[in-house]
Amino acid sequence: MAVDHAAAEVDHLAAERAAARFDVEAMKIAWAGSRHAVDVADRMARLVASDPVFRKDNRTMLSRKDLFKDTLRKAAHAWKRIVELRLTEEEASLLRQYVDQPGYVDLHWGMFVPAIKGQGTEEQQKKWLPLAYKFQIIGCYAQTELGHGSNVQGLETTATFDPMTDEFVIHSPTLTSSKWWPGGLGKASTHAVVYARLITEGKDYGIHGFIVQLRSLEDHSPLPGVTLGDIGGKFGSGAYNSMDNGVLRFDHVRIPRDQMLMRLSQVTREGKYVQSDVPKQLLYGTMVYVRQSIVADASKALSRAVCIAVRYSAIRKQFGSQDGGPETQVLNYRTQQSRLFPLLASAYAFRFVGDWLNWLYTDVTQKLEVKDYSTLQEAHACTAGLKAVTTSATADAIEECRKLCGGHGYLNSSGLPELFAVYVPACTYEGDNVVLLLQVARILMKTVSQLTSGKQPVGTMAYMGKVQHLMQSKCAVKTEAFEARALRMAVNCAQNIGQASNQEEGFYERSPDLLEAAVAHIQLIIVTKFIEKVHQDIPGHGVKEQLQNLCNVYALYTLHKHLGDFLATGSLTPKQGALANEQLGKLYAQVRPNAVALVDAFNYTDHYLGSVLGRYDGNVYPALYEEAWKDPLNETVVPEGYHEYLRPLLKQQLKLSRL
Ligand SMILES: CC/C=C\C/C=C\C/C=C\CCCC(=O)SCCNC(=O)CCNC(=O)[C@H](O)C(C)(C)COP(=O)(O)OP(=O)(O)OC[C@H]1O[C@@H](n2cnc3c(N)ncnc32)[C@H](O)[C@@H]1OP(=O)(O)O
Ligand SMILES: Cc1cc2nc3c(=O)[nH]c(=O)nc-3n(C[C@H](O)[C@H](O)[C@H](O)COP(=O)(O)OP(=O)(O)OC[C@H]3O[C@@H](n4cnc5c(N)ncnc54)[C@H](O)[C@@H]3O)c2cc1C
Repeated sequence: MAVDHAAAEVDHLAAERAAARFDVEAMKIAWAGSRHAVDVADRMARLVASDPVFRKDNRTMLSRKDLFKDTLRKAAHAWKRIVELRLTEEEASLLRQYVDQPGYVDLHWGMFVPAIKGQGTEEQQKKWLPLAYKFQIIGCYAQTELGHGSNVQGLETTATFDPMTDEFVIHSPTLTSSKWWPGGLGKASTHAVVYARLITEGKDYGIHGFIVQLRSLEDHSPLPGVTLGDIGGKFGSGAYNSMDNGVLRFDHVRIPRDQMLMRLSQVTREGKYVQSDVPKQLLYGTMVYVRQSIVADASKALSRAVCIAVRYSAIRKQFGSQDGGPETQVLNYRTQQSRLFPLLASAYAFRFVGDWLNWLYTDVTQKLEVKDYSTLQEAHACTAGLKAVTTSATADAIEECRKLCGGHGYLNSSGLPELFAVYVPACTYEGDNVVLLLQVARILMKTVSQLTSGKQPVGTMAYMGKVQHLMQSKCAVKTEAFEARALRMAVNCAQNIGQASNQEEGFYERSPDLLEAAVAHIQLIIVTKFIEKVHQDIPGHGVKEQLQNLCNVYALYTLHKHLGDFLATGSLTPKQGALANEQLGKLYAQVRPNAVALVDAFNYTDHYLGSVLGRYDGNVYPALYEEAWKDPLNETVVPEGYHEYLRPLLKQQLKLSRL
């Protein structure tokens, strides 16, 4: 008798869900942060999923032009719904997230508005923010240039004050000074916050922000002296190609003096440069804000990929059939578990560290308002380091999830190729990950150098104050091993740098080791924040136990992966390393029956997931089969080009064979 495999697969997910040993609804709350957060996210996700304008299953088949137009349409429709339904800021931002198509609105809300809020005076905020809030202007963040991105102090665009007219003259003196990359600049933005070297009274005062109008508000044509366009197609089909990353050149464009963002410093009517009594690093404040939100986004992207891979691994069967019975679910293979469950644990780890980072950012912002700058360095180190570690891990994990789904993972309809292509530039934008980790390393070296002077490190560096203990002990406790590893790696680097002829040379020579020390420090933060989370009161049957398991998986997997560091620094013995690995295997067995329910707790709609492999109902094979027929190549049975290229070839071969 023929077996209906498709029906059997659907039942399989139901069986998986029934086997879970915890309350999924309660886990949804633990993941989202509160009942309210679950409800509002659920409402917005369903609103988007049920609206045909937000359809995205055909996205990878659209031409760049059609894709861009589709993005404009979706953005306009989203705005219309936000206004019609009088959505709150929280709801509107979730709605945009679930629309799930990169576009100019991301930079408008994500960077242009925050830059004005953070660097504009009250008067400037009063003038510009209402226009931005009502979309009477569209803004982008124009910092990076063709020749300089990481080195912000090396930017070349100039803003020269002209006291005769009370204006700044914005100019691109070289090809390499062309603004290059800003999202939304290419085709959509009417305005930009432009970063340029401020020159007044013949002196260069370095990089400052300016609000510059780029396009006419009447017909969208570039203003005189402004040359701009899109920089071209990017990695992958669909993916980040919906975004109009742009190029921009200025030919002596004049703007009024009051369009310099003047919260951090001012230029007077006479052209005098006046520095406010705030740290100049606040110029980088928008980047700090975005870095913390990128950490939150890492858990979203990673959890989507993991959700697809876990559900599909429960459906997919290979080998192991006994007497014609069913084959084995690939999720039951130990190798599949050891590749997949650490990624599941990382999704939870990044979610919780992201929540903590958001708290830290809010706390720093409140302190800044009362001129308390004491936690600025901590905010910079944590946002930079966590952005680097979580995005690199997530990009690698999405690719691993693709492989975990075998051949079908390579199909666009699996959702994984596009997710990877959209996600991978997060390792570069908002600070190249290596450059950011070197920032963390500099702060670590500064902290180590201050230990001898008795200055007690604070915040996430506080553990370094336990230097006497951590440098000597063998570590029995998990967190202590992570602390010892991070501290000893940092101290080793500092000692090696100390032997160089000068500090900078030493830093340069030791930079590969410094990167690893920075990663060790950041992984300690992630582990610590996960442990703090599971020590909280977490309601719901079995929820705390599941999170405890995942926390142990994250910590032990990280330890296993970096065992070399732990052994080389003497933070663990080889025997402890082997025991940790043993324990990890046991933990995977505990995660296994709960795996499908643990990804259900992310509460993603099929629309947001965008994957035939990750469907909630598990109906994978009919969906794959149906999806294939939608490809434009299948619109005709005989392909276009047959008469031109295939037929003559085949006829020629036929003639030859008759000879
Ligand atoms: C909701 C939002 C959603 C998202 C938006 C939507 C979509 C996202 C998609 C794409 C957006 C992408 C946007 C971009 O990419 S914008 C461009 C981003 N560019 C960068 O990130 C450039 C990276 N480079 C830098 O940040 C800096 O150049 C630097 C590497 C940090 C070096 O700076 P520099 O001034 O040369 O100096 P240092 O000598 O290294 O540092 C001096 C001093 O300052 C401290 N410092 C540095 N940065 C900061 C900071 N951000 N905050 C606080 N303090 C900072 C540094 O530690 C040092 O301190 P000392 O005490 O030692 O003096
Ligand atoms: C999709 C996307 C969207 C973007 N959106 C915007 C935007 O909206 N606005 C905007 O202003 N910019 C934007 N950018 C630009 C982005 O911020 C920069 O590309 C990023 O900061 C990296 O800078 P870079 O390109 O100069 O890289 P580079 O610094 O040239 O990096 C090249 C290599 O050099 C290495 N390197 C550089 N410096 C050092 C060092 N000191 N030590 C060791 N190694 C080093 C890097 O690790 C990397 O391997 C975007 C970029 C992308 C890809």
